[in-house]
Amino acid sequence: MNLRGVGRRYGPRGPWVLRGADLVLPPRTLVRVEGANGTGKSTLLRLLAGIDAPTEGRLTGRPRTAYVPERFPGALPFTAGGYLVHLGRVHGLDTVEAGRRADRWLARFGAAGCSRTPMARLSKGTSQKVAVAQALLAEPDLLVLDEAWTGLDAAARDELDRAVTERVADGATVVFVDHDPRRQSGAVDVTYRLGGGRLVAVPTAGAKPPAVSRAVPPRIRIEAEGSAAVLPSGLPGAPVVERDTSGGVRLTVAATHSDDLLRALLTARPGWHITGLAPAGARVPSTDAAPTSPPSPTPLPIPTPAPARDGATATGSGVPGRTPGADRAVPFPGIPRGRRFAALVRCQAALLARSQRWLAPVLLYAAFLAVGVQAGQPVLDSLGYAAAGLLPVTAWLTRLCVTQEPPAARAVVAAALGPARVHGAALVTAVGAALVLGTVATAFVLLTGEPLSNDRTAAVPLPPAALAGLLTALCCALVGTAVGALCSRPVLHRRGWSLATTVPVVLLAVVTDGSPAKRAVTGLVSGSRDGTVRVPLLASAGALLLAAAVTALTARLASSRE
Ligand SMILES: Nc1ncnc2c1ncn2[C@@H]1O[C@H](COP(=O)(O)OP(=O)(O)OP(=O)(O)O)[C@@H](O)[C@H]1O
Repeated sequence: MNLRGVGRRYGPRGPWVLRGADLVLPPRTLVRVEGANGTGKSTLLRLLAGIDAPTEGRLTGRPRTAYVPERFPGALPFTAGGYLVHLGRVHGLDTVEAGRRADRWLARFGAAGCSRTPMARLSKGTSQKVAVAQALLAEPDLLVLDEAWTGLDAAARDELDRAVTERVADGATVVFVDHDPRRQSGAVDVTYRLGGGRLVAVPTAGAKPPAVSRAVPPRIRIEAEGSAAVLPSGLPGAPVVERDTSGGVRLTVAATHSDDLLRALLTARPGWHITGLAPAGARVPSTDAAPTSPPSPTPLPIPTPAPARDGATATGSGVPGRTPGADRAVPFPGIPRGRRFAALVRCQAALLARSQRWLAPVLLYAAFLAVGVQAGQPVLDSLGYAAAGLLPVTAWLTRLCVTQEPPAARAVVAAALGPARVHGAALVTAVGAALVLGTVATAFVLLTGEPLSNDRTAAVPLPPAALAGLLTALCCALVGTAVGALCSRPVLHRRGWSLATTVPVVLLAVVTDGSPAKRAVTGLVSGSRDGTVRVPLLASAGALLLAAAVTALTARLASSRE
C-alpha cells in the first residue's frame, strides 16, 4: 500500500491535520504511529483504513482491511456473537465459519460466555473485545488498530499482542496507535511520528527485519485429493495453494488453523480426501500408498501478501482451466463483492428491524391507509393513494437507514467494504423495507377495493391493476429513497436541516410534473375515472434512473466526507 503526498484537513479552510505524507506499507510489517494528542494519528489511521479520503494526494493498493476504532459503541441491537457473525459475513465468510471464528476469538479474549449477551449489556472492556474480535476474525491483510488495547484486561492485552504477532507472521501489515510506548516494543518494524501535520519515520529501538525477528507460529503441512474442480471458499487460515504437475494441490497454512482446514476439506461437498500431513518444510507422508516420487509443486502466482515464510501444505486434485491464482484458498478475495454487499444489506436490515425505529413510519403509514382506503372504494384510486403515501414514509425510512449505525460501527464496515458500499447498502435496505410496505398495502387495496371505475360503470381488470399498483409503489419507493438520501448524511449532517428539507422536497416530488412518482400516481388516479389501467413503465424507468443517480452521487460523497 502506498501513500503519495497525502494530506487531510477538515473543511476547506481548516488547518492541515496531515500534509505531504509519503508512505509505503509492505506486507508482513508492524508499523507504529505515535504523536501527542490531537496530532492526527486517528486521522491517518482512518485514511489508511479507507474510512476517510485524503483532501489531497493518493492512496493506492489498499488490501483487504479491518479496523478497530478508538471508541467502539456497545449500543447495537445484537448479541456479541450475532454481531460478529454479521461482520464475518460482511468480510466474506459463510455463516458457519463466521460463527466458528467468532466463538474462537471470543474464547481467546476470555469472553466466550458473552456470545449470547446483548451488546448493550456488555461492559466497556468486553465491548472492546468484540471490537477487536470483529477485526481479527477477518484475518485481514491490513489491520488498523486505533488504541485497540485500551480498556482490555491484562490477559486480553497479551492475547491481542499475540494476535498481532500472528497476523504479521501470516503476511499482514498491522498499523497501530497506542499511548503505551512499551506496546509491541522490539517487534515494531517501523515507527512514524506525527507532529505539526508532518509524518516522519523515527528510529525504532530494537527493530529487526521481520523476516528474522518475529517468532513464526508452528505450521503443519497437509496433502489431500478431491474430485471438486474448485477448492471450497472460506477455507480457514488463508492457506497458500500450490499445484503439482500430477494435478495435485498443496495448501500451506499456520498450525493454529490446521484442524479447521482439515475439517473444512473433509466436510466440503464434494469432499476432499486427505492424503498426507506433516510439519511445514518436511515432505508430506502419504496416508495412502506411498508415492514413488514426491510431487513437484508448481506455485501459483499469489499477488499479495508475500508467501508465508514457513507453512503447512495440503494437496488435492487439479483444477483444469482455472485462472492462475484464482483458486488461492484465501477465504476472502475469491468471494464476489456482491455477496459481501448482500451480507451488509442483511446486517443493515437486521439493525433496522431490531432497533424498532421503523415502528413510527410504519404506524404513520398504517394510519394514512386507514384514513384514506376504505372497503368498496374504486381500486385504482386507492392504489394511487396508497402509493403516494409511501413516498414520505420511504424518505423517512431512508433517513433512518443511513443514520442508524453509530459512526464507529459504520467505520468498521466501511473499512471492510468502503464507505460508498456501506451507504449504498443503507439505501438498498430502505428501498427493500419500503417495497415490503408497498406490497402489503397494494395487496390490502386489491383485497378490499372494488374493481370498478369511479362512476362504477367500467370494470377494472385486477391483474393489470395489481401490476400498475406495484410499479407505482416501486416508483414512489425509489423517489422517496432519492429524497431521503438527498436530505440526510452525507449531504446534510444536521438533524434539523435534514428534517426541514425533507418535508418540502417530498411535497415537490409528489406535485412536480416531471416527477416519476407523480406521473405514476396520476396515471392510476386518472385511469380510475374511466376504468383504464395505465402501467407506469416509463415512470418506473425514470424513478430507477433517479434513484441510481442519487445513490451514485451520495455514495461518492460518503467516500470523501465520512
Ligand atoms: N471529523 C472531524 N472534523 C473536524 N476536525 C476533526 C475531525 N476529526 C479530527 N479532527 C481534528 O483533527 C485533529 C487531529 O485529530 P485526531 O483525532 O486525528 O488526533 P489524534 O492524534 O488521534 O488524537 P488523540 O491522541 O487524542 O486520539 C484534531 O485537531 C481534531 O480536532
